Amino acid sequence: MRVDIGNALDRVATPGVPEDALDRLDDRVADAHARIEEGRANNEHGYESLNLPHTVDTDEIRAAVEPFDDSEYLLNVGIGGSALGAATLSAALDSDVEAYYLDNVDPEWVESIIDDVDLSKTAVNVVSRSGTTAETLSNFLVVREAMESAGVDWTERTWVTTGEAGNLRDLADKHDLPSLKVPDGVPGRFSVLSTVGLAAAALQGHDIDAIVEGAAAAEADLAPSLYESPAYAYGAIAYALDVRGAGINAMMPYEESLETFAEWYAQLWAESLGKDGLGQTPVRALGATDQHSQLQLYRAGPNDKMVTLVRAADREDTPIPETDLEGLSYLGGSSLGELLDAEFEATEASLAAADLPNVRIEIDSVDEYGLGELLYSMEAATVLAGELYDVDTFVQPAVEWGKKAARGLLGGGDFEEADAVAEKTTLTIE
Ligand SMILES: O=P(O)(O)OC[C@H]1O[C@H](O)[C@H](O)[C@@H](O)[C@@H]1O
Repeated sequence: MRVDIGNALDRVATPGVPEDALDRLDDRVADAHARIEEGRANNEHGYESLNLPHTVDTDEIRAAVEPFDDSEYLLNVGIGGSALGAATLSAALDSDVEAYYLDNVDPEWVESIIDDVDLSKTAVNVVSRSGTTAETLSNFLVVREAMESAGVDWTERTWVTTGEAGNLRDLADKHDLPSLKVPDGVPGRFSVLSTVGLAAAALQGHDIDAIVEGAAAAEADLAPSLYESPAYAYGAIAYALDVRGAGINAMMPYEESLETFAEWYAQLWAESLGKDGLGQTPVRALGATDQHSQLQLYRAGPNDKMVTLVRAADREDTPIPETDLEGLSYLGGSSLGELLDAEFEATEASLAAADLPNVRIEIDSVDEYGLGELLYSMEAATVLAGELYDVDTFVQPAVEWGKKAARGLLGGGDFEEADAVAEKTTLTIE
């Protein structure tokens, strides 16, 4: 993986980072790297995620999904970190097994997905690290009932991915369901390279060893200097731009297959770094599509943003047929891939010409290896940024408040947070 931070320097962009400031920041990167290595060596909560290329057992994962290898569909019932990593891999890689991610409880949408699949040919992966998430458990109950109504033995078509204890672990024990364990020290948003992300990929026939190899290559690139480690270069430059005013980071892959990657990244970056009044807001965008919508704001709106452009160096291509339409003749003989690359470079240049910071991330190709490298690198970048911000990267206390309020409203206990709902200030205009 390559990261080009040239367009984030202050001689190109405002906000931008002076080279001497980057050198000073590099001393802090060395300290942060030492802290990260210590956390990894001691298997500390969260830091342990960066050890997954060595600790994940891909044979165990393949064995767990093997009983479901007749499946034509996968229903992954999980939310947040229990969905987005696996969904990123599913979206990026082709498979004959069609995967659906039930990561919301919008009733019409859930019902439409259940209607779309043949439940007798569907494998259900119920994923919840905590085993208590209301959305996931509710969706599972709905899926289970749909299977029963369709005369499908749900216990034959379901496996569970969860922690050591909790409602879901109890359910797995009670019905003797196959189960995979979420490693204790791995928070959901850092779990794509564990059982959580890789089981769905294995069921879909992807080479999960190659994903792990790509991650291991990125791990081998971690070094005590941002100039030697692409992952740290990204984490450090995003941090340095944020503290200079680029409080928004638009993640803009130029690969349709990486659109979900931007969603995964958004959770990783937002939940890990958004605390103590700090953090940079991730925004999801897609090239070239969003050049024709959001780019106007990125280039001509307030200069409070950085744009991260992601692409693969190699991809399968489609030629653009010759045309006798005069105004379009320049396109004939070219290809869609060449057009996409031209758009990528044009956008990069157009942002730089407007003094706006942007960073280029490039992988060789969107395949198992490239994805492993990209996902691991972004996790390492996030952990590094957490050290630089000096926040507790691996917790998400702010999310809990709303969960308690919702639970209180549903009669799931006495939570003072639920009272705030009744006390809402209204000023309704009809
Ligand atoms: O895997 P689970 O325990 O069900 O959690 C699913 C998700 O929900 C929570 O609200 C957290 O904020 C996320 O970090 C987590 O990934």
